[in-house]
Amino acid sequence: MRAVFSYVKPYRWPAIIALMLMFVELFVELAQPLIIAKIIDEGILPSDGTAIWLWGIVMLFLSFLALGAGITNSYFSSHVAQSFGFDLRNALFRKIQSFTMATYLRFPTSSLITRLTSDITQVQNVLFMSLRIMLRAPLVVIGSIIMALLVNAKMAIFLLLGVPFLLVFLIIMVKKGITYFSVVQARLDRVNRVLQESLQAIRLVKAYMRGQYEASRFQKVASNLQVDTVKALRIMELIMPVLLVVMNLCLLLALWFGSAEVRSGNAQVGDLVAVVNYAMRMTGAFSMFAFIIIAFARAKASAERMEDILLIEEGTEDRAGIKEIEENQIGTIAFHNVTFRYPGTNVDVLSDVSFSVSQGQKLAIMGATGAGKSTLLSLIPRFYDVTAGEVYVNGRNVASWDLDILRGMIGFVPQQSMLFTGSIVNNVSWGKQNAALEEVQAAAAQAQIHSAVESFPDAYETKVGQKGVNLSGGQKQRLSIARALIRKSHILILDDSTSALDVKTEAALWDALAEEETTMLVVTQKVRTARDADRILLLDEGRVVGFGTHEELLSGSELYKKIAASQQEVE
Ligand SMILES: Nc1ncnc2c1ncn2[C@@H]1O[C@H](COP(=O)(O)OP(=O)(O)OP(=O)(O)O)[C@@H](O)[C@H]1O
Repeated sequence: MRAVFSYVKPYRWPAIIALMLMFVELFVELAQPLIIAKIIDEGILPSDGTAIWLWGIVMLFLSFLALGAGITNSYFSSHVAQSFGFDLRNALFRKIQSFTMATYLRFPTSSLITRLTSDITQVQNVLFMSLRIMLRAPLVVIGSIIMALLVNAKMAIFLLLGVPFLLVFLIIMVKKGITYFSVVQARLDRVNRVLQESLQAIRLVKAYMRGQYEASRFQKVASNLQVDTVKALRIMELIMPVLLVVMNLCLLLALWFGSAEVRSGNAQVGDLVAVVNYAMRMTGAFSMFAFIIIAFARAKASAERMEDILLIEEGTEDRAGIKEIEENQIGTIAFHNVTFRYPGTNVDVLSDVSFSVSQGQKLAIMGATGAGKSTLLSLIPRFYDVTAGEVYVNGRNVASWDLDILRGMIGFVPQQSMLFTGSIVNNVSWGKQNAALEEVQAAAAQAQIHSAVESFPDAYETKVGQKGVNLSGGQKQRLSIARALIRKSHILILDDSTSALDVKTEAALWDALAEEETTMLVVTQKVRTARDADRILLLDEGRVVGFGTHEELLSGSELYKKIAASQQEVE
Protein backbone atom coordinates (compact mmCIF):
# COMPACT_ATOMS: atom_id res chain seq x y z
CA MET A 1 0.00 0.00 0.00
CA ARG A 2 2.90 2.33 0.77
CA ALA A 3 4.05 2.74 -2.84
CA VAL A 4 0.51 3.56 -3.95
CA PHE A 5 -0.27 5.93 -1.10
CA SER A 6 3.04 7.79 -1.51
CA TYR A 7 1.14 9.58 -4.29
CA VAL A 8 -0.96 11.31 -1.64
CA LYS A 9 2.13 13.11 -0.34
CA PRO A 10 1.96 16.14 -2.66
CA TYR A 11 -1.60 16.73 -1.43
CA ARG A 12 -0.88 16.34 2.27
CA TRP A 13 -1.96 19.90 3.13
CA PRO A 14 -5.42 19.69 1.55
CA ALA A 15 -5.66 16.23 3.14
CA ILE A 16 -4.76 17.63 6.57
CA ILE A 17 -7.31 20.45 6.13
CA ALA A 18 -9.95 17.87 5.18
CA LEU A 19 -9.10 15.82 8.27
CA MET A 20 -9.31 18.89 10.51
CA LEU A 21 -12.70 19.76 9.09
CA MET A 22 -13.74 16.21 9.71
CA PHE A 23 -12.78 16.72 13.38
CA VAL A 24 -15.12 19.72 13.49
CA GLU A 25 -17.96 17.50 12.25
CA LEU A 26 -16.96 14.88 14.77
CA PHE A 27 -16.96 17.42 17.59
CA VAL A 28 -20.48 18.53 16.69
CA GLU A 29 -21.66 14.95 16.41
CA LEU A 30 -20.34 14.11 19.85
CA ALA A 31 -21.59 17.33 21.44
CA GLN A 32 -25.16 16.92 20.21
CA PRO A 33 -26.30 14.20 22.68
CA LEU A 34 -24.89 16.33 25.51
CA ILE A 35 -26.95 19.29 24.37
CA ILE A 36 -30.05 17.12 24.07
CA ALA A 37 -29.41 15.98 27.66
CA LYS A 38 -29.09 19.62 28.73
CA ILE A 39 -32.36 20.54 26.98
CA ILE A 40 -34.13 17.69 28.78
CA ASP A 41 -32.56 18.16 32.23
CA GLU A 42 -32.34 21.96 32.33
CA GLY A 43 -35.16 22.93 29.98
CA ILE A 44 -37.96 20.37 29.59
CA LEU A 45 -38.01 18.76 33.08
CA PRO A 46 -37.85 22.04 35.08
CA SER A 47 -40.05 23.74 32.34
CA ASP A 48 -37.43 26.44 31.75
CA GLY A 49 -38.18 27.98 28.29
CA THR A 50 -35.07 30.20 28.28
CA ALA A 51 -32.76 27.19 28.73
CA ILE A 52 -34.54 25.38 25.87
CA TRP A 53 -34.05 28.43 23.64
CA LEU A 54 -30.46 28.91 24.68
CA TRP A 55 -29.43 25.30 24.12
CA GLY A 56 -31.55 25.21 20.96
CA ILE A 57 -29.57 28.12 19.51
CA VAL A 58 -26.27 26.45 20.49
CA MET A 59 -27.42 23.29 18.73
CA LEU A 60 -28.49 25.21 15.63
CA PHE A 61 -25.15 27.02 15.49
CA LEU A 62 -23.23 23.77 15.82
CA SER A 63 -25.35 22.17 13.09
CA PHE A 64 -24.50 24.99 10.68
CA LEU A 65 -20.86 24.73 11.67
CA ALA A 66 -20.93 21.00 10.88
CA LEU A 67 -22.70 21.67 7.57
CA GLY A 68 -20.03 24.20 6.50
CA ALA A 69 -17.24 21.89 7.63
CA GLY A 70 -18.83 18.98 5.77
CA ILE A 71 -19.14 20.89 2.48
CA THR A 72 -15.56 22.21 2.68
CA ASN A 73 -14.29 18.78 3.67
CA SER A 74 -15.98 17.28 0.57
CA TYR A 75 -14.29 19.88 -1.59
CA PHE A 76 -10.81 19.11 -0.25
CA SER A 77 -11.37 15.36 -0.08
CA SER A 78 -12.43 15.14 -3.70
CA HIS A 79 -9.55 17.38 -4.75
CA VAL A 80 -7.06 15.09 -2.97
CA ALA A 81 -8.65 11.85 -4.23
CA GLN A 82 -8.95 13.01 -7.85
CA SER A 83 -5.46 14.52 -7.99
CA PHE A 84 -4.00 11.40 -6.38
CA GLY A 85 -5.79 9.22 -8.97
CA PHE A 86 -4.58 11.42 -11.81
CA ASP A 87 -0.95 11.27 -10.67
CA LEU A 88 -1.05 7.56 -9.94
CA ARG A 89 -2.61 6.78 -13.32
CA ASN A 90 0.08 8.77 -15.11
CA ALA A 91 2.83 7.18 -13.05
CA LEU A 92 1.52 3.71 -13.85
CA PHE A 93 1.27 4.55 -17.53
CA ARG A 94 4.84 5.86 -17.57
CA LYS A 95 6.05 2.80 -15.71
CA ILE A 96 4.42 0.52 -18.27
CA GLN A 97 6.05 2.53 -21.06
CA SER A 98 9.42 1.90 -19.43
CA PHE A 99 8.94 -1.90 -19.39
CA THR A 100 11.10 -4.08 -21.56
CA MET A 101 9.07 -6.11 -24.05
CA ALA A 102 9.66 -9.18 -21.87
CA THR A 103 8.12 -7.51 -18.81
CA TYR A 104 5.32 -6.05 -20.89
CA LEU A 105 4.37 -9.50 -22.16
CA ARG A 106 4.07 -10.74 -18.56
CA PHE A 107 0.86 -8.72 -18.13
CA PRO A 108 -2.09 -9.22 -20.47
CA THR A 109 -3.15 -5.89 -21.99
CA SER A 110 -6.63 -6.28 -20.49
CA SER A 111 -5.14 -6.63 -17.03
CA LEU A 112 -3.10 -3.46 -17.48
CA ILE A 113 -6.24 -1.64 -18.58
CA THR A 114 -8.18 -2.87 -15.53
CA ARG A 115 -5.35 -1.77 -13.25
CA LEU A 116 -5.30 1.70 -14.75
CA THR A 117 -9.08 2.10 -14.63
CA SER A 118 -11.13 0.06 -12.17
CA ASP A 119 -8.30 -0.57 -9.68
CA ILE A 120 -7.39 3.10 -9.46
CA THR A 121 -11.05 4.03 -9.02
CA GLN A 122 -11.38 1.63 -6.08
CA VAL A 123 -8.40 3.17 -4.31
CA GLN A 124 -9.53 6.69 -5.18
CA ASN A 125 -12.95 6.02 -3.67
CA VAL A 126 -11.45 4.74 -0.46
CA LEU A 127 -9.15 7.72 -0.21
CA PHE A 128 -12.13 10.02 -0.60
CA MET A 129 -14.08 8.06 1.98
CA SER A 130 -11.08 8.07 4.34
CA LEU A 131 -10.89 11.82 4.29
CA ARG A 132 -14.63 12.17 4.48
CA ILE A 133 -15.82 9.46 6.81
CA MET A 134 -13.44 6.57 7.30
CA LEU A 135 -11.50 8.05 10.19
CA ARG A 136 -14.65 9.56 11.56
CA ALA A 137 -16.26 6.18 12.11
CA PRO A 138 -13.68 4.80 14.58
CA LEU A 139 -13.39 8.23 16.20
CA VAL A 140 -17.15 8.39 16.66
CA VAL A 141 -16.97 4.97 18.30
CA ILE A 142 -14.12 5.99 20.61
CA GLY A 143 -15.55 9.47 21.23
CA SER A 144 -19.02 8.06 21.98
CA ILE A 145 -17.57 5.60 24.49
CA ILE A 146 -15.58 8.36 26.24
CA MET A 147 -18.52 10.77 26.30
CA ALA A 148 -20.91 8.09 27.50
CA LEU A 149 -18.41 7.14 30.24
CA LEU A 150 -18.23 10.80 31.25
CA VAL A 151 -22.02 11.12 31.35
CA ASN A 152 -22.58 7.94 33.32
CA ALA A 153 -19.76 5.42 33.60
CA LYS A 154 -21.90 2.64 35.08
CA MET A 155 -24.38 2.71 32.20
CA ALA A 156 -21.72 3.24 29.54
CA ILE A 157 -19.70 0.21 30.59
CA PHE A 158 -22.36 -1.98 28.95
CA LEU A 159 -21.63 -0.36 25.60
CA LEU A 160 -18.00 -1.43 25.87
CA LEU A 161 -18.85 -5.11 26.18
CA GLY A 162 -19.31 -5.75 22.46
CA VAL A 163 -16.37 -3.69 21.19
CA PRO A 164 -13.50 -6.24 21.50
CA PHE A 165 -15.61 -8.90 19.81
CA LEU A 166 -16.53 -6.53 16.98
CA LEU A 167 -12.93 -5.44 16.43
CA VAL A 168 -11.68 -9.03 16.07
CA PHE A 169 -14.63 -9.81 13.82
CA LEU A 170 -13.91 -6.81 11.57
CA ILE A 171 -10.19 -7.64 11.24
CA ILE A 172 -11.07 -11.19 10.13
CA MET A 173 -13.57 -9.82 7.62
CA VAL A 174 -11.05 -7.39 6.11
CA LYS A 175 -8.57 -10.21 5.59
CA LYS A 176 -11.22 -12.36 3.95
CA GLY A 177 -12.37 -9.42 1.84
CA ILE A 178 -8.89 -8.77 0.44
CA THR A 179 -8.60 -12.39 -0.70
CA TYR A 180 -12.04 -12.42 -2.27
CA PHE A 181 -11.74 -9.06 -3.99
CA SER A 182 -8.34 -9.97 -5.51
CA VAL A 183 -10.21 -12.78 -7.24
CA VAL A 184 -12.96 -10.35 -8.32
CA GLN A 185 -10.44 -7.96 -9.92
CA ALA A 186 -8.75 -10.87 -11.71
CA ARG A 187 -12.18 -11.90 -13.00
CA LEU A 188 -12.68 -8.36 -14.25
CA ASP A 189 -9.38 -8.72 -16.14
CA ARG A 190 -10.82 -11.77 -17.90
CA VAL A 191 -14.02 -9.94 -18.81
CA ASN A 192 -11.99 -7.09 -20.27
CA ARG A 193 -9.77 -9.49 -22.16
CA VAL A 194 -12.64 -11.33 -23.85
CA LEU A 195 -14.37 -8.03 -24.59
CA GLN A 196 -11.22 -6.60 -26.12
CA GLU A 197 -10.54 -9.69 -28.25
CA SER A 198 -14.10 -9.97 -29.52
CA LEU A 199 -14.35 -6.30 -30.41
CA GLN A 200 -10.98 -6.27 -32.12
CA ALA A 201 -11.90 -9.31 -34.16
CA ILE A 202 -15.42 -8.13 -34.96
CA ARG A 203 -15.01 -8.71 -38.72
CA LEU A 204 -13.72 -12.20 -38.11
CA VAL A 205 -16.58 -12.91 -35.71
CA LYS A 206 -19.11 -11.82 -38.33
CA ALA A 207 -17.38 -13.64 -41.18
CA TYR A 208 -17.26 -16.90 -39.24
CA MET A 209 -20.72 -16.32 -37.75
CA ARG A 210 -19.23 -16.80 -34.31
CA GLY A 211 -21.42 -14.16 -32.67
CA GLN A 212 -23.25 -16.76 -30.59
CA TYR A 213 -20.02 -18.44 -29.61
CA GLU A 214 -18.42 -15.14 -28.59
CA ALA A 215 -21.57 -14.17 -26.70
CA SER A 216 -21.42 -17.41 -24.73
CA ARG A 217 -17.67 -16.95 -24.12
CA PHE A 218 -18.43 -13.49 -22.78
CA GLN A 219 -21.35 -14.75 -20.76
CA LYS A 220 -19.10 -17.34 -19.13
CA VAL A 221 -16.47 -14.84 -17.95
CA ALA A 222 -19.14 -12.32 -16.98
CA SER A 223 -20.92 -14.98 -14.97
CA ASN A 224 -17.64 -15.91 -13.22
CA LEU A 225 -17.28 -12.25 -12.33
CA GLN A 226 -20.85 -12.13 -11.07
CA VAL A 227 -20.52 -15.32 -9.00
CA ASP A 228 -17.27 -14.24 -7.36
CA THR A 229 -18.49 -10.70 -6.72
CA VAL A 230 -21.65 -12.06 -5.09
CA LYS A 231 -19.50 -14.46 -3.04
CA ALA A 232 -17.30 -11.59 -1.87
CA LEU A 233 -20.23 -9.29 -1.13
CA ARG A 234 -22.14 -12.03 0.68
CA ILE A 235 -19.27 -12.51 3.08
CA MET A 236 -19.03 -8.75 3.51
CA GLU A 237 -22.75 -8.38 4.03
CA LEU A 238 -22.49 -10.56 7.11
CA ILE A 239 -20.77 -7.64 8.80
CA MET A 240 -23.82 -5.42 9.11
CA PRO A 241 -26.29 -7.82 10.82
CA VAL A 242 -23.61 -9.13 13.20
CA LEU A 243 -22.75 -5.55 14.12
CA LEU A 244 -26.36 -4.61 14.71
CA VAL A 245 -27.13 -7.66 16.85
CA VAL A 246 -24.07 -7.12 19.05
CA MET A 247 -24.60 -3.38 19.45
CA ASN A 248 -28.33 -3.72 20.08
CA LEU A 249 -27.67 -6.31 22.78
CA CYS A 250 -25.25 -3.89 24.46
CA LEU A 251 -27.84 -1.12 24.15
CA LEU A 252 -30.55 -3.30 25.70
CA LEU A 253 -28.30 -4.06 28.64
CA ALA A 254 -27.48 -0.34 29.07
CA LEU A 255 -31.21 0.52 28.92
CA TRP A 256 -32.17 -2.17 31.40
CA PHE A 257 -29.51 -1.04 33.87
CA GLY A 258 -30.00 2.68 33.13
CA SER A 259 -33.76 2.64 33.72
CA ALA A 260 -33.20 0.95 37.10
CA GLU A 261 -30.68 3.67 37.94
CA VAL A 262 -33.16 6.44 36.99
CA ARG A 263 -35.91 4.77 39.01
CA SER A 264 -33.68 4.55 42.06
CA GLY A 265 -32.68 8.21 41.62
CA ASN A 266 -28.99 7.49 40.99
CA ALA A 267 -29.12 8.92 37.46
CA GLN A 268 -31.04 11.58 35.57
CA VAL A 269 -33.34 10.93 32.58
CA GLY A 270 -31.11 13.16 30.44
CA ASP A 271 -28.13 10.93 31.27
CA LEU A 272 -30.01 7.86 30.09
CA VAL A 273 -31.12 9.63 26.88
CA ALA A 274 -27.54 10.78 26.22
CA VAL A 275 -26.08 7.30 26.77
CA VAL A 276 -28.72 5.76 24.50
CA ASN A 277 -27.97 8.46 21.93
CA TYR A 278 -24.23 7.69 22.09
CA ALA A 279 -24.99 3.99 21.72
CA MET A 280 -27.07 4.74 18.61
CA ARG A 281 -24.24 6.83 17.21
CA MET A 282 -21.78 4.02 17.90
CA THR A 283 -24.02 1.58 16.06
CA GLY A 284 -24.29 4.02 13.16
CA ALA A 285 -20.52 4.48 13.10
CA PHE A 286 -19.96 0.74 13.21
CA SER A 287 -22.35 0.25 10.28
CA MET A 288 -20.55 2.98 8.40
CA PHE A 289 -17.38 1.15 9.25
CA ALA A 290 -18.78 -2.04 7.78
CA PHE A 291 -19.53 -0.26 4.53
CA ILE A 292 -16.05 1.26 4.45
CA ILE A 293 -14.42 -2.05 5.26
CA ILE A 294 -15.94 -3.58 2.14
CA ALA A 295 -14.53 -0.71 0.07
CA PHE A 296 -11.23 -0.89 1.92
CA ALA A 297 -10.80 -4.63 1.35
CA ARG A 298 -11.51 -4.08 -2.33
CA ALA A 299 -9.12 -1.13 -2.53
CA LYS A 300 -6.37 -3.04 -0.73
CA ALA A 301 -6.63 -5.81 -3.31
CA SER A 302 -6.52 -3.19 -6.07
CA ALA A 303 -3.57 -1.36 -4.50
CA GLU A 304 -1.62 -4.61 -4.40
CA ARG A 305 -2.30 -5.13 -8.11
CA MET A 306 -0.99 -1.65 -8.85
CA GLU A 307 2.07 -2.22 -6.72
CA ASP A 308 2.86 -5.27 -8.85
CA ILE A 309 3.53 -2.71 -11.57
CA LEU A 310 4.94 0.20 -9.57
CA LEU A 311 7.51 -1.87 -7.71
CA ILE A 312 9.02 -3.61 -10.73
CA GLU A 313 12.67 -2.59 -10.75
CA GLU A 314 14.23 -5.17 -13.01
CA GLY A 315 12.53 -5.50 -16.33
CA THR A 316 12.45 -1.82 -17.13
CA GLU A 317 14.54 -0.52 -19.94
CA ASP A 318 18.11 0.49 -19.19
CA ARG A 319 18.09 3.62 -21.31
CA ALA A 320 21.44 5.26 -20.61
CA GLY A 321 24.40 4.78 -22.95
CA ILE A 322 26.48 6.28 -25.73
CA LYS A 323 24.97 9.31 -27.41
CA GLU A 324 27.63 10.27 -29.99
CA ILE A 325 27.14 8.92 -33.48
CA GLU A 326 30.30 8.38 -35.53
CA GLU A 327 29.73 9.59 -39.08
CA ASN A 328 31.76 6.87 -40.80
CA GLN A 329 29.68 4.05 -39.27
CA ILE A 330 26.23 5.46 -39.94
CA GLY A 331 23.66 2.95 -41.15
CA THR A 332 25.72 -0.19 -40.63
CA ILE A 333 24.28 -3.31 -39.03
CA ALA A 334 26.08 -6.47 -38.02
CA PHE A 335 24.97 -9.66 -36.25
CA HIS A 336 27.78 -11.71 -34.67
CA ASN A 337 26.83 -15.27 -33.74
CA VAL A 338 23.48 -14.17 -32.37
CA THR A 339 21.38 -16.70 -30.53
CA PHE A 340 18.05 -15.71 -29.07
CA ARG A 341 15.26 -17.29 -27.13
CA TYR A 342 12.23 -15.46 -25.80
CA PRO A 343 12.33 -14.87 -22.04
CA GLY A 344 10.65 -17.69 -20.17
CA THR A 345 11.00 -20.18 -23.03
CA ASN A 346 13.60 -22.86 -23.64
CA VAL A 347 13.73 -22.95 -27.44
CA ASP A 348 16.24 -20.95 -29.46
CA VAL A 349 14.32 -18.94 -32.04
CA LEU A 350 17.56 -17.69 -33.63
CA SER A 351 20.75 -19.78 -33.59
CA ASP A 352 24.22 -18.49 -34.36
CA VAL A 353 23.06 -15.82 -36.81
CA SER A 354 25.85 -13.76 -38.40
CA PHE A 355 25.66 -11.26 -41.25
CA SER A 356 26.42 -7.62 -41.89
CA VAL A 357 24.90 -4.81 -43.92
CA SER A 358 26.88 -1.77 -45.03
CA GLN A 359 25.70 1.79 -45.16
CA GLY A 360 22.92 2.39 -47.68
CA GLN A 361 22.56 -1.28 -48.60
CA LYS A 362 19.23 -3.02 -48.96
CA LEU A 363 18.91 -6.41 -47.30
CA ALA A 364 15.95 -8.63 -48.04
CA ILE A 365 15.12 -11.22 -45.40
CA MET A 366 13.26 -14.32 -46.50
CA GLY A 367 12.18 -17.53 -44.86
CA ALA A 368 9.12 -19.59 -44.03
CA THR A 369 6.66 -18.35 -41.45
CA GLY A 370 8.07 -18.80 -37.97
CA ALA A 371 11.64 -18.82 -39.32
CA GLY A 372 12.52 -15.93 -36.99
CA LYS A 373 12.42 -12.94 -39.35
CA SER A 374 10.42 -10.60 -37.10
CA THR A 375 12.40 -11.75 -34.08
CA LEU A 376 15.67 -10.89 -35.84
CA LEU A 377 14.39 -7.41 -36.68
CA SER A 378 13.22 -6.80 -33.11
CA LEU A 379 16.80 -7.20 -31.85
CA ILE A 380 17.98 -4.17 -33.84
CA PRO A 381 16.01 -1.48 -31.89
CA ARG A 382 16.74 -3.65 -28.82
CA PHE A 383 13.18 -4.65 -28.06
CA TYR A 384 14.88 -7.71 -26.56
CA ASP A 385 18.43 -8.42 -25.47
CA VAL A 386 20.22 -11.24 -27.26
CA THR A 387 20.75 -14.53 -25.42
CA ALA A 388 24.27 -14.89 -26.88
CA GLY A 389 26.36 -13.04 -29.48
CA GLU A 390 26.19 -9.35 -30.36
CA VAL A 391 24.14 -7.03 -32.50
CA TYR A 392 25.92 -3.92 -33.82
CA VAL A 393 24.23 -0.80 -35.13
CA ASN A 394 26.33 2.09 -36.42
CA GLY A 395 29.44 0.20 -35.36
CA ARG A 396 28.45 -0.21 -31.72
CA ASN A 397 26.81 -2.96 -29.72
CA VAL A 398 23.12 -2.09 -29.35
CA ALA A 399 23.42 -2.69 -25.62
CA SER A 400 25.88 0.20 -25.32
CA TRP A 401 23.74 2.80 -27.09
CA ASP A 402 21.54 5.30 -25.34
CA LEU A 403 18.17 3.73 -26.11
CA ASP A 404 16.60 6.97 -27.40
CA ILE A 405 19.55 7.60 -29.70
CA LEU A 406 19.48 4.01 -30.98
CA ARG A 407 15.75 4.03 -31.67
CA GLY A 408 15.97 7.54 -33.10
CA MET A 409 18.23 6.13 -35.82
CA ILE A 410 15.66 3.58 -36.89
CA GLY A 411 12.42 3.85 -38.84
CA PHE A 412 10.39 0.76 -37.96
CA VAL A 413 7.32 -0.48 -39.80
CA PRO A 414 5.83 -3.50 -38.02
CA GLN A 415 4.10 -6.39 -39.71
CA GLN A 416 0.67 -5.23 -38.61
CA SER A 417 0.00 -1.62 -39.53
CA MET A 418 -1.37 0.32 -36.62
CA LEU A 419 -3.03 3.70 -36.94
CA PHE A 420 -4.17 5.89 -34.09
CA THR A 421 -7.50 7.65 -33.79
CA GLY A 422 -6.97 11.12 -35.24
CA SER A 423 -6.25 12.71 -38.61
CA ILE A 424 -3.96 11.36 -41.32
CA VAL A 425 -1.54 14.20 -40.69
CA ASN A 426 -1.44 13.28 -36.98
CA ASN A 427 -0.75 9.69 -37.85
CA VAL A 428 2.15 10.41 -40.19
CA SER A 429 3.69 13.16 -38.06
CA TRP A 430 3.51 10.80 -35.08
CA GLY A 431 6.86 9.55 -36.45
CA LYS A 432 8.53 12.92 -36.00
CA GLN A 433 7.64 15.51 -33.42
CA ASN A 434 6.61 18.91 -34.80
CA ALA A 435 6.89 17.82 -38.42
CA ALA A 436 5.70 20.44 -40.93
CA LEU A 437 2.86 19.62 -43.33
CA GLU A 438 5.34 19.68 -46.23
CA GLU A 439 7.35 16.95 -44.54
CA VAL A 440 4.21 14.88 -44.02
CA GLN A 441 3.28 15.31 -47.67
CA ALA A 442 6.78 14.44 -48.87
CA ALA A 443 6.83 11.26 -46.74
CA ALA A 444 3.35 10.35 -47.97
CA ALA A 445 4.41 10.93 -51.58
CA GLN A 446 7.41 8.66 -51.09
CA ALA A 447 5.16 6.03 -49.53
CA GLN A 448 2.86 6.30 -52.60
CA ILE A 449 -0.15 7.47 -50.60
CA HIS A 450 -0.11 11.21 -51.29
CA SER A 451 -2.47 11.20 -54.28
CA ALA A 452 -4.91 8.85 -52.50
CA VAL A 453 -4.95 11.17 -49.47
CA GLU A 454 -5.44 14.21 -51.71
CA SER A 455 -8.48 12.55 -53.24
CA PHE A 456 -10.22 12.32 -49.84
CA PRO A 457 -12.60 15.26 -49.24
CA ASP A 458 -10.66 16.34 -46.14
CA ALA A 459 -7.26 15.33 -47.56
CA TYR A 460 -4.68 15.21 -44.77
CA GLU A 461 -7.27 16.21 -42.19
CA THR A 462 -9.32 13.05 -42.89
CA LYS A 463 -10.09 11.37 -39.59
CA VAL A 464 -8.81 7.85 -39.33
CA GLY A 465 -11.34 5.74 -37.44
CA GLN A 466 -10.41 3.46 -34.63
CA LYS A 467 -7.64 1.10 -35.78
CA GLY A 468 -7.83 2.70 -39.23
CA VAL A 469 -11.11 1.08 -40.20
CA ASN A 470 -12.02 3.67 -42.82
CA LEU A 471 -8.89 2.93 -44.86
CA SER A 472 -7.98 -0.08 -46.98
CA GLY A 473 -5.29 -2.50 -45.84
CA GLY A 474 -2.85 -1.19 -48.46
CA GLN A 475 -3.56 2.43 -47.53
CA LYS A 476 -2.94 1.66 -43.87
CA GLN A 477 0.35 -0.02 -44.75
CA ARG A 478 1.48 2.96 -46.80
CA LEU A 479 0.59 5.41 -44.03
CA SER A 480 2.62 3.28 -41.62
CA ILE A 481 5.52 3.44 -44.06
CA ALA A 482 5.12 7.22 -44.41
CA ARG A 483 5.26 7.48 -40.62
CA ALA A 484 8.65 5.73 -40.67
CA LEU A 485 9.94 7.68 -43.69
CA ILE A 486 9.26 11.08 -42.14
CA ARG A 487 11.93 10.30 -39.55
CA LYS A 488 14.66 10.34 -42.24
CA SER A 489 16.42 7.71 -40.19
CA HIS A 490 19.71 5.97 -40.93
CA ILE A 491 18.04 2.59 -40.96
CA LEU A 492 14.63 1.61 -42.26
CA ILE A 493 13.08 -1.67 -41.19
CA LEU A 494 10.06 -2.97 -43.07
CA ASP A 495 8.62 -6.18 -41.63
CA ASP A 496 6.58 -7.56 -44.50
CA SER A 497 4.93 -4.17 -44.63
CA THR A 498 4.04 -4.14 -48.32
CA SER A 499 2.08 -7.39 -48.45
CA ALA A 500 -1.21 -5.59 -49.17
CA LEU A 501 0.17 -3.45 -52.02
CA ASP A 502 -0.53 -4.22 -55.67
CA VAL A 503 2.45 -4.98 -57.91
CA LYS A 504 2.51 -1.53 -59.55
CA THR A 505 2.29 0.44 -56.32
CA GLU A 506 4.89 -1.74 -54.66
CA ALA A 507 7.29 -1.24 -57.58
CA ALA A 508 6.77 2.53 -57.41
CA LEU A 509 7.44 2.41 -53.67
CA TRP A 510 10.71 0.52 -54.08
CA ASP A 511 11.75 2.95 -56.84
CA ALA A 512 11.10 5.90 -54.51
CA LEU A 513 12.96 4.24 -51.65
CA ALA A 514 15.93 3.40 -53.90
CA GLU A 515 16.71 7.12 -54.08
CA GLU A 516 17.29 7.17 -50.31
CA GLU A 517 20.69 6.55 -48.77
CA THR A 518 19.05 4.74 -45.89
CA THR A 519 20.10 1.22 -45.02
CA MET A 520 17.05 -0.95 -45.50
CA LEU A 521 16.04 -4.29 -44.04
CA VAL A 522 13.00 -5.67 -45.75
CA VAL A 523 11.21 -8.85 -44.80
CA THR A 524 9.46 -10.18 -47.84
CA GLN A 525 7.92 -13.35 -49.15
CA LYS A 526 8.36 -12.22 -52.76
CA VAL A 527 11.43 -13.14 -54.79
CA ARG A 528 10.47 -10.27 -57.13
CA THR A 529 11.15 -7.82 -54.27
CA ALA A 530 14.20 -9.66 -52.95
CA ARG A 531 16.00 -9.85 -56.28
CA ASP A 532 16.53 -6.08 -56.34
CA ALA A 533 18.15 -6.08 -52.91
CA ASP A 534 21.93 -5.87 -52.50
CA ARG A 535 21.86 -9.01 -50.38
CA ILE A 536 19.30 -11.61 -49.40
CA LEU A 537 19.35 -13.34 -46.03
CA LEU A 538 17.59 -16.67 -46.06
CA LEU A 539 16.46 -17.99 -42.71
CA ASP A 540 15.23 -21.45 -41.87
CA GLU A 541 14.15 -22.38 -38.34
CA GLY A 542 16.25 -19.56 -36.90
CA ARG A 543 19.43 -20.38 -38.80
CA VAL A 544 21.02 -18.57 -41.72
CA VAL A 545 20.85 -20.96 -44.67
CA GLY A 546 21.79 -18.47 -47.37
CA PHE A 547 23.32 -15.02 -47.67
CA GLY A 548 24.16 -13.37 -50.98
CA THR A 549 22.73 -11.75 -54.07
CA HIS A 550 19.77 -13.19 -55.99
CA GLU A 551 22.10 -14.79 -58.53
CA GLU A 552 24.44 -16.18 -55.89
CA LEU A 553 21.57 -17.78 -54.01
CA LEU A 554 20.01 -19.14 -57.18
CA SER A 555 23.16 -21.05 -57.85
CA GLY A 556 24.10 -21.79 -54.23
CA SER A 557 20.89 -22.42 -52.29
CA GLU A 558 18.49 -25.23 -53.07
CA LEU A 559 15.87 -23.70 -50.78
CA TYR A 560 16.05 -20.32 -52.52
CA LYS A 561 15.90 -22.00 -55.92
CA LYS A 562 12.77 -23.83 -54.82
CA ILE A 563 11.15 -20.63 -53.57
CA ALA A 564 12.07 -18.80 -56.79
CA ALA A 565 10.76 -21.66 -58.89
CA SER A 566 7.48 -21.67 -56.97
CA GLN A 567 7.12 -17.98 -57.78
CA GLN A 568 8.27 -18.49 -61.38
CA GLU A 569 11.13 -16.09 -60.88
CA VAL A 570 13.86 -18.32 -62.34
CA GLU A 571 15.16 -16.86 -65.58
N1 LIG B 1 6.69 -13.32 -27.70
C1 LIG B 1 7.09 -14.55 -28.04
N2 LIG B 1 7.31 -15.46 -27.08
C2 LIG B 1 7.72 -16.71 -27.39
N3 LIG B 1 7.90 -17.15 -28.65
C3 LIG B 1 7.69 -16.30 -29.65
C4 LIG B 1 7.26 -14.96 -29.40
N4 LIG B 1 7.12 -14.33 -30.60
C5 LIG B 1 7.46 -15.26 -31.54
N5 LIG B 1 7.79 -16.43 -30.98
C6 LIG B 1 8.24 -17.63 -31.67
O1 LIG B 1 9.43 -17.31 -32.38
C7 LIG B 1 9.46 -17.98 -33.62
C8 LIG B 1 9.79 -16.97 -34.73
O2 LIG B 1 8.72 -16.05 -34.81
P1 LIG B 1 8.81 -14.79 -35.78
O3 LIG B 1 7.61 -13.99 -35.56
O4 LIG B 1 10.12 -14.17 -35.63
O5 LIG B 1 8.75 -15.53 -37.19
P2 LIG B 1 8.63 -14.89 -38.63
O6 LIG B 1 9.68 -15.54 -39.45
O7 LIG B 1 8.63 -13.41 -38.56
O8 LIG B 1 7.21 -15.43 -39.05
P3 LIG B 1 6.09 -14.73 -39.97
O9 LIG B 1 6.63 -14.68 -41.35
O10 LIG B 1 4.94 -15.68 -39.85
O11 LIG B 1 5.82 -13.42 -39.37
C9 LIG B 1 8.13 -18.66 -33.79
O12 LIG B 1 8.33 -20.05 -33.54
C10 LIG B 1 7.25 -18.07 -32.72
O13 LIG B 1 6.40 -19.03 -32.20
